[in-house]
Amino acid sequence: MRDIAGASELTAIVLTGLRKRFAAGGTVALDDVSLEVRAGEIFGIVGRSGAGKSTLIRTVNLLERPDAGSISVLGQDMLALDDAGLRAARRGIGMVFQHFNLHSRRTVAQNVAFPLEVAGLSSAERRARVDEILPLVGLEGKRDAYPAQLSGGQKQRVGIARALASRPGILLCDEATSALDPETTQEILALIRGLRSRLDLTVLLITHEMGVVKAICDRVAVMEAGRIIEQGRVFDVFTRPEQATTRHFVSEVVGHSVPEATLARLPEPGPGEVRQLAQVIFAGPNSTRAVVSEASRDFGIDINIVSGRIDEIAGEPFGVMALAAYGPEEKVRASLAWMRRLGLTVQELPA
Ligand SMILES: Nc1ncnc2c1ncn2[C@@H]1O[C@H](COP(=O)(O)OP(=O)(O)OP(=O)(O)O)[C@@H](O)[C@H]1O
Repeated sequence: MRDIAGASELTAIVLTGLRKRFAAGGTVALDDVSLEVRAGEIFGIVGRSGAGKSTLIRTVNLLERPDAGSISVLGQDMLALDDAGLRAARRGIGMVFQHFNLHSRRTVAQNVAFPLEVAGLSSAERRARVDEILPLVGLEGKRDAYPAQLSGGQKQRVGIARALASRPGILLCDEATSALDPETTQEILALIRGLRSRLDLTVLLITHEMGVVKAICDRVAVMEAGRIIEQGRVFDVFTRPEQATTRHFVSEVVGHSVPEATLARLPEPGPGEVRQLAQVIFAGPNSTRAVVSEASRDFGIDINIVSGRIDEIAGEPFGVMALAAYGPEEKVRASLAWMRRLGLTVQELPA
């Protein structure tokens, strides 16, 4: 597991040893999950359907109570709170949902004001708060519209405004963009990122899309079968994924497939030789080494560069290259092992 040191008094959410099973003998939804989210960061939890993401994020505001473990949010022990304390704590934790969960018979302004009404704010206070928040989500012209008159992206803007109405320090996003098209997804992610800075928010989000993580998160945890199997800075997880599941998620975004037509044009291996395709991710201190020429010289093999491009995460560049190595099998293997020792991520692809 990667280094998660550096977590300090600036930690906004601390989950420790969380366990949850929905029924005796049933699936373990959370299996000893511990996680720290630092103040001001956007932390993503990614995993396949059923991995336990929803259960986990819902423990933060106790929509789901764990069977064991502890939950601290902004220094408060959530499991020690009485009902009134929990209601107050929840006002400090906004939540955005995949399907927006808007009241269809309430206007935009009324939807946004709803949690304030529940919290007992006067109508003048509610109006002031709605006036303050709608421009932040770009909906100042829509206050009297009904949800049915809005696009998906606009509906989610209402959902975000409602989540922020009680001026929370924490924003939980439960697959907030999964019901949106790719362009609208990018707009909503940019909005969340902007609000994080403007309002000093800490954001915890769950998603099954690594693209969301790449676009917006500072750190990420990968969940599988109720456990966190890997976590770290997004750049590190993308460029040096440690677990097979993580590599799979990363490859969805970084992309490693070699087009059939390109494959068909590659030379066949000579007698006694193999052809091994591999994706190599270059990042870190060895990323500028002449790896391909060094490998072919030192191992006496031939390397064809099939494709290559430079990508970036939060302004940090990394290279992704597909190559075809030709030579005696043990030399090809040794060259790929050498690249791994240099700290490059090498994934063998089917030829
Ligand atoms: N209310 C519930 N009652 C019984 N089992 C549940 C309940 N909620 C979740 N589970 C089970 O717990 C496990 C984790 O589910 P969870 O919804 O947290 O996963 P997820 O990663 O969020 O997946 P998805 O994206 O499909 O929601 C699954 O096996 C699920 O069937």
